[in-house]
Amino acid sequence: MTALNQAHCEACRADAPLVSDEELAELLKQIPDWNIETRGDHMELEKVFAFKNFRHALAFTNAVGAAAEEEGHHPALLTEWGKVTVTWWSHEARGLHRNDFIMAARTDELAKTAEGRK
Ligand SMILES: C[C@H](O)[C@H](O)[C@H]1CNC2=NC(N)=NC(=O)C2=N1
Repeated sequence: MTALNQAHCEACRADAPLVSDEELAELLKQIPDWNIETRGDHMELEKVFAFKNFRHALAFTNAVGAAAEEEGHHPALLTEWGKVTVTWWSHEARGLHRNDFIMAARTDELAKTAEGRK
């Protein structure tokens, strides 16, 4: 199986398989410091990235957005002065799919080179 940060998303489908409990435990080990948030009937992956100011936060937001467009899989992004909250979940499948872990790993890769991290 391809490492998460080298993998690419598959097309989002309503009948796409959500990760099993066992897969969830394994996948979470590969994306340290991401939190599982249960919202309504589904789980989401969420992590807050800290920056020195709004300009750097916005630049990171745009980098994550560009990766999402590339992969056709999109996050919720809350951009504030000094921080960006990134949330991944699969809307059509209504839960956590391997795509979400791929994009969380990709988000971490982008954060490594992002300017102005705190
Ligand atoms: C038509 C389009 O590809 C789909 O609506 C995609 C867009 N991006 C998406 N992103 C996420 N996170 N979940 C989806 O189900 C999803 N579906």
